[in-house]
Amino acid sequence: MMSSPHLPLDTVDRTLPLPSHHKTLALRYLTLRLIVSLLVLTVALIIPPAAILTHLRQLSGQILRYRPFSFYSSTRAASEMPSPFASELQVAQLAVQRASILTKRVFHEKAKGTVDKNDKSPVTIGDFGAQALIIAALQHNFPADEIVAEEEAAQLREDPTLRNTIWQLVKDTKLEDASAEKLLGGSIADSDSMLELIDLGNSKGGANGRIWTIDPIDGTKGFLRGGQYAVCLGLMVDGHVKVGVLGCPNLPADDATRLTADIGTNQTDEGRGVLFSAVHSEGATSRPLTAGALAEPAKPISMRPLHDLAKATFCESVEAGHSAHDDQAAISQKLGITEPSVRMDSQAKYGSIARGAGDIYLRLPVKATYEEKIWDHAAGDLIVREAGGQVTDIYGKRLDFAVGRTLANNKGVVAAPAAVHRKVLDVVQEVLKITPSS
Ligand SMILES: Nc1ncnc2c1ncn2[C@@H]1O[C@H](COP(=O)(O)O)[C@@H](OP(=O)(O)O)[C@H]1O
Repeated sequence: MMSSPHLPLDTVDRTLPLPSHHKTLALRYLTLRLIVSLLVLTVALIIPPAAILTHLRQLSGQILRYRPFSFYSSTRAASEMPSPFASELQVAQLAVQRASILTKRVFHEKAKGTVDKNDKSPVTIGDFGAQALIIAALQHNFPADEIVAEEEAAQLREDPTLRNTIWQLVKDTKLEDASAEKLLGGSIADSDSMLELIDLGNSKGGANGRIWTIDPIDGTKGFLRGGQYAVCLGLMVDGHVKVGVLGCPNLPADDATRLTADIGTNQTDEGRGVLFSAVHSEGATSRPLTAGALAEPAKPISMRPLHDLAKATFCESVEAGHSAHDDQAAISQKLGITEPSVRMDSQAKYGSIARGAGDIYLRLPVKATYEEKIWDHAAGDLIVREAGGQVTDIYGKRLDFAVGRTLANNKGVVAAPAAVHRKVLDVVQEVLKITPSS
């Protein structure tokens, strides 16, 4: 009987002898299968199945995370799934890095040695310049996203001299790494485009969609005196902060440096500059804010475990008009803290407690009507929470970034390691005479 390709398999006569070259092929095939089976058995005996799975996950993660940039360095362990915000984090870090370079130039060229501390023009130049550079990077990479930023360009449209001064700085400020600069979209086309970019920061904020929030120079007084200030950028998705980046050019680069009063007043840049970052559910990191964009690897940071509240270092604003120093001193005393508070400007306070250089940050309201701005807190709130801290207002409510440009639903800020936050909050409420119903 002839076998036919159209016949069902079980109708083929298997008793027919095979041609000799078919026999050789069959033999080779069986030998190969035997070798493969032996190999699989050996591998299975030596390496436990879980390890094989982990290896496969690592391999797929590495392939998915591959970026053709030499400076790219993720802080997530290779065994984890790829971050859903990897490119947002990378762009945010580079944008803050580039804007920080501009602010440092402004300080050295326009502010250092300023005799009249009431002359706010260096702040204005730095604020507008840094905002333009950050928005240019966001607009290039995420053109559909909204932006809530502190500044608007109306003042520059009326002042051509100021506008030109800022434009000269903006067009000349670049990252050293050409591929990183390219990722951010390179230079802004002209000064008109710069003004348009600045005005893109006019979103009303809210609970829907992707909204970036920018404070180009937080801590303007600190910036002017060569002390602490921060370049701040956060991404909110549906009202929740997902990515936070803080460039702190005047903080010591070394995470282990304990806080002392406003470290770094008018010193050189040597050994200073930190870039703090956090992604929701992925932890917080720091790396030196060096000129080589993201050249240094990011290190995970965490708050210091506090076994004895009396040994805590607590920090607060330098400005008595921004937080109630007297109430904060009373709370510190009730907690048994003997060391004086560390006063520093800007969200550098959030970064400092997140890396364990300090422990508690209190910002108790001075004016009942003041509403904190979301750009003054978004990045810092996430960085502290991702480093093992808790951040609430004086009523114990999480900061609510979903209600517009201000934290209209909150009053004040209480940030502390999660394990002791409740105890700190109890004392805050005792001193402020807040009852659970108030
Ligand atoms: N009455 C007030 N209470 C709380 N914060 C205030 C305030 N008046 C201004 N601020 C904010 O405090 C920020 C500085 O915070 P800090 O005191 O921690 O350094 C300022 O940001 P800018 O410096 O960007 O203007 C400003 O937005």
